[in-house]
Amino acid sequence: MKFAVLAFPGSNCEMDLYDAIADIMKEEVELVSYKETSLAGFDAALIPGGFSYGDYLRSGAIARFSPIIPALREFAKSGKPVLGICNGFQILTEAGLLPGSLQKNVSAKFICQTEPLVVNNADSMFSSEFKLAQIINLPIAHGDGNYYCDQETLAQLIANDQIIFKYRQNPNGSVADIAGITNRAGNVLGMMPHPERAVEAILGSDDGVGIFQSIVNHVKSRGVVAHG
Ligand SMILES: NC(=O)CC[C@H](N)C(=O)O
Repeated sequence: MKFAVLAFPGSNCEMDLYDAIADIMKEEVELVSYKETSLAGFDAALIPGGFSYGDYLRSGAIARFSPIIPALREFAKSGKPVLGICNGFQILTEAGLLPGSLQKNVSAKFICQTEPLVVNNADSMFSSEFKLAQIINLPIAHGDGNYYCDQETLAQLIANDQIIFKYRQNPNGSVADIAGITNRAGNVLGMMPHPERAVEAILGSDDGVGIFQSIVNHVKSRGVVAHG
């Protein structure tokens, strides 16, 4: 299968993601510039962390106007997996592909540390490698990681089992301890923690592999594998 890793001006985690897919997952992967207008030939799209457009206006608010975004919308609509990590999550909310928004951490400080997460839904195409309520350890590194949505949206997220990961000790003030959510269809996941920084024991955790492996299993089980 073939992954796309999108890169925007100011992305800084695209090579970590690329290496995680190429070196650890041993799957095909290609960097795709924000200037491109097609995602044809890809089975899954990954949006990396960083500071797209310097986080000006709001994190992700300018990146959403990039040429690649209409193609990403079509890709998401087709049901293929889309994973936005950190700034990628922020871009997905700004683009309206996920509900809610990411606000300043309640501490108003940038937080960079490993956090224990609770797997809140182990049936998604991003978390099927885990067990329900399993604790996994992933690093966070953000200033704007405080997930907010209104009560009605939160009720829908809960009712539709769209909350995939929760913080065990909420580090940033996120509503309902939310660390990662999907869209209603379940094929777009946004998460603030960085699985690509936790893919080998020497990094302190390899729990991130489970997320990428879940995507690979999902795509391969459907027999939808792009080539070339
Ligand atoms: N690691 C990142 O992607 C940083 C995310 C974001 N720009 C923030 O500081 O909130």
